Amino acid sequence: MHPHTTISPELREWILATTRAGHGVPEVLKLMKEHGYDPRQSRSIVAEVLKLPLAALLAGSAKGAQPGLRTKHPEAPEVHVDGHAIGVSLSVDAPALRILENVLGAQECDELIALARPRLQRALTVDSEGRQQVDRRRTSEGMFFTLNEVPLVGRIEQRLAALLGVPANHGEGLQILHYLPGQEYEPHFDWFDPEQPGYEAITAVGGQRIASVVMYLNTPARGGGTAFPEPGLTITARRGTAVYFAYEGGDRSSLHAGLPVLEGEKWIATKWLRERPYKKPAKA
Ligand SMILES: O=C(O)CCC(=O)C(=O)O
Ligand SMILES: [Fe+2]
Repeated sequence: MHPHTTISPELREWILATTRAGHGVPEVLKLMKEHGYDPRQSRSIVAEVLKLPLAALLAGSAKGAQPGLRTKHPEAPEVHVDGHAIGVSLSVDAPALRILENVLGAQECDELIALARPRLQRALTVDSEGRQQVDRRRTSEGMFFTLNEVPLVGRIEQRLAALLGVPANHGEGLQILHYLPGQEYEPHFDWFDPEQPGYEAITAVGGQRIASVVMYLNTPARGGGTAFPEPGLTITARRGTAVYFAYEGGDRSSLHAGLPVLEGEKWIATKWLRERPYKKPAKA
């Protein structure tokens, strides 16, 4: 049990507004310290307001690491970037999540599918040692584009950078996944676990992941939504729509799953963002 702290409405609103504006938890804690708050008390307050486990805040403050960038959450009702009016049709605080409408045009979705189709392979995940591995939790097929590999990919990367206020070079290469009936992606976190032995290696370049954007390239006939069990939310996969969610390492509210496709197929493009510029390590 930790002691109950009373948090003033002004402080609560300031913490929410500061993180919405793209400042990370380490920065919020630093500002609070400068204003005379006791660091331990600040951590409990921030954890409570953002509904994060205390452990998530401790992970971020370890080893005097330089605070990295954080994404700015797109604000309702809509954001204009790159000639697109991107609608924000749902906002959730824990996890920090937005449903984004019209992120991609129909033709862009079709082009991404056509470019990816001949390059599909059984999808891989990063294991605890930082190696790419076939993962039985993810039964789909996938491929990665390199950063700015073709003009269409570069344009989408620039659009997301403008939308989220984080430069495109913080992104991992765009990943395309293809699911057939029965295929799914079981519940998981996108952040890397600081407790795992491979954490240092995985985050040596680019640091921790800070946010994910899952863009739906088609509308599966049935099933294939993205579920967030903590808020009890299922996003419908619809062509051109995306779900954006942001997290700190250790944020358990960001648990999510690609639900099984029941009929038809499902295509998505996923962009993971890092707190620092990311370059794919050279192959050994
Ligand atoms: O397929 C989905 O809906 C979710 C995909 C996902 O979680 C990911 O690519 O990290
Ligand atoms: Fe994921």
